[in-house]
Amino acid sequence: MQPIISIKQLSKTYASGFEALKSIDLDIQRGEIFALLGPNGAGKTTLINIICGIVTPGSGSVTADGHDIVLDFRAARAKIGLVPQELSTDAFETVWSTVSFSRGLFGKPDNPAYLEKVLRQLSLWDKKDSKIMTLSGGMKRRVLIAKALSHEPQILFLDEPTAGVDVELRRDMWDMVRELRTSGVTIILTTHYIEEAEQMADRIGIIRKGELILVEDKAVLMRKLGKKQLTLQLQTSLHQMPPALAGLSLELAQGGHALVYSFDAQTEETGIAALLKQLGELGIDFKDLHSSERSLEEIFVSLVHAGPSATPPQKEAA
Ligand SMILES: Nc1ncnc2c1ncn2[C@@H]1O[C@H](COP(=O)(O)OP(=O)(O)OP(=O)(O)O)[C@@H](O)[C@H]1O
Repeated sequence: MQPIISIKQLSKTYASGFEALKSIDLDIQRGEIFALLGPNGAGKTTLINIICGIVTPGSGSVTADGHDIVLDFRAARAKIGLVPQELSTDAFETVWSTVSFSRGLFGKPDNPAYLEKVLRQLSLWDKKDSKIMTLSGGMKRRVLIAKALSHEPQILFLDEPTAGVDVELRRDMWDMVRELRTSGVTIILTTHYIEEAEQMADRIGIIRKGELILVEDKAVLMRKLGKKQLTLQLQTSLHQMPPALAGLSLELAQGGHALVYSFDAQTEETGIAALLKQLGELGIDFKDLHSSERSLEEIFVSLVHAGPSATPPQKEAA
C-alpha cells in the first residue's frame, strides 16, 4: 500500500543559517500511529510545520496522500488536521461556531451531523454552546482537536498533545487517539514522553539535531528492550570463556571478573537455571549477581546523547 505521507530528503535551513532538518526520509503508513520522539529543539515541530505548509521546506519533497505539499498545497492541506502545541483559540466564540468556522475554511460544505459526532467523541457535545474562555485547559485542548478534525482529514498531527496535561486527561487523550485510528485516521504525534510513545505508537521515530536517527516498529523496539542481562561477579576471575559455555549468550566482562548473560525476559525459559547449574558443575563460583534491563528511556538517552559516529543509522524501510 502507498504510504499516506512520503518524505524524501527533506532539509530545512532557517534564515538565521540554522540547519533544523537534515535530509529526512520517512514514510508514514495509512492508519498507523507514529510517534516522533526527540529532545527540545530536535526539529519535530519544524517537520510538522513543513508538512502542514506553515514553514517553507528547504530541499526535498513531501507528499500527503499523493499530493505534493508545495505544488499541490491546497489538496495536500485538506487531507491534514493539525493540533498545534500552543493553546490559541478564539476565546469569545462558542465551541460550535469555532469548529464550524474551521470546517468552512477548508471549503467543506456544512455537515452538522459530522461535527456532532466529533464533539461527542471528544466529550464536548454538552459544551457546544459554551464560550471557549469558560472551558478548562483540558477542554480547550479537546476543542483544538475538534477544530483539527472539523474538515474530515485523513491525517492528524498532534504536536505534544499531552504537554501540561494531567494524568487523567492524558489517558483520555490516548483512548481518543486510538479511537480515531480505529475510525481510519492516520496519526502522527510528537512527544517528549517515552511513556506516551510506548503506550500509543505503532512505530517510533527518534529525531536528534535535525536527523532521524531511528525508525522502528514499537513491538520490535520493545522486544529489544525485553532483553535483560544477568551479571555474575565471579569469585575467581577467568582468562577466557570455558569451552563448555561457548554457544551461550555469555560474555566475559570487567577484565574477566564478571560473566554477563543476556536473555529474553519475555519468554518463560530464560535459561538461567540451566546456566547456574552448569556453572556449579564447572566449579565457577560467583559472589554476587544482579540483573538489569534496558528501558526505552535509556535507549533514547543513549541515542540522543551519542556522537554521530556512535549511532549508526538504523532506519528501516517502511
Ligand atoms: N523561525 C526560526 N528561525 C530560526 N530557527 C528556528 C526557527 N524555528 C525554529 N528554529 C530552531 O530550529 C530548531 C528546531 O526547532 P523545533 O521547534 O522544530 O524543535 P522541536 O523538536 O519541536 O522542539 P520542542 O520539543 O522544544 O518543541 C531549534 O533549535 C529552534 O531554535
